[in-house]
Amino acid sequence: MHMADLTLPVLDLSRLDRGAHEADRFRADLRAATHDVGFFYLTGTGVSEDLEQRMHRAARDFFALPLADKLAIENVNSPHFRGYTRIGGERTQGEVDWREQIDIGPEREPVAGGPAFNRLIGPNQWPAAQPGLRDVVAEWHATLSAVSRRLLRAWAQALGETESYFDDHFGEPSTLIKIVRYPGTDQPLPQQGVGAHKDSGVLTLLWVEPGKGGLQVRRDGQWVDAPPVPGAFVVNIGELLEYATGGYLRATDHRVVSPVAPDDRISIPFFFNPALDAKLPLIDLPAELAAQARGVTEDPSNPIHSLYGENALKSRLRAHPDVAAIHHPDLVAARA
Ligand SMILES: O=C(O)CCC(=O)C(=O)O
Ligand SMILES: [Fe+2]
Repeated sequence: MHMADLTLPVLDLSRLDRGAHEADRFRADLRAATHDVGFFYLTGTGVSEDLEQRMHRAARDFFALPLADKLAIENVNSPHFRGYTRIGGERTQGEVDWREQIDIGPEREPVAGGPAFNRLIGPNQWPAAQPGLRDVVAEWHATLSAVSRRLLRAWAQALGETESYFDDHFGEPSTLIKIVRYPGTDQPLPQQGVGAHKDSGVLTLLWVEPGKGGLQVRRDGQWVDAPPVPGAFVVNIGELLEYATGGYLRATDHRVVSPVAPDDRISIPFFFNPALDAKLPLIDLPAELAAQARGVTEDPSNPIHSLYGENALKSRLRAHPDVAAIHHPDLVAARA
């Protein structure tokens, strides 16, 4: 594919290493891309092809396990929404998503009491049948966390804050790695791989299996295709960054249309978000940027909370009603 045909901007992170002038221009482009579209391709991340291939292989190996091995770590075992979600086990906008996935967060001891969002804290479930998964995920986590921090420092400066703004307010990040497989379908109409949504946090770095389309991004009311670009991550911002910038930066709706059988598609979204109890203060934008802030998108069915834990809990309860019903009936009742 020709880069000029792409509907999203392409940004090269390695421009940050090419002197002060080039770094400034990168930051201005980053700001513009996330003000206008909210989605872009990121190249020059330094993530090695070798690591990408090992992560890709691990994802394929996981989904190729016998169903019983995957169900041994099903997310309904976990009050913390960790582990394997079977095909059709997840919802977006109340509709079933046609995908299977494993959700992996920070490895912690459960926390008793405190705010309800503390229930998201706890251990992961790892497949006994695939002992190598944990190490490659740890490497992926460390590498993508470093890329995320570089990007956030660039945004902070581009928004008139000190470079360490997000580092200072994030606390220990709540990361989430999803390893996802979208099975092909034979339906004549496009099927919902994952329904239209905005990500609930700050920043998402998405790795997509080479050659696999299906991701679509809403631009000016139209769905446009965002096919994978070799060596690039698809990056988007979430509701919390829109919120913290008074709508100057945009969280954008996106969805995945199912592949046509017998094809399928693997993707690995990495969500980089603040600690659950972190509250991102509103960024005091320079006047010329503040004048272009649109205000935060108001959706009564989807309130945005400035406390990240509230936002994360909202999206987990909504996406996994079965886990919610088994482990958190009190929260479900309180929200009904
Ligand atoms: O699989 C993809 O390409 C996107 C997935 C996504 O948007 C999500 O899980 O939030
Ligand atoms: Fe998403």
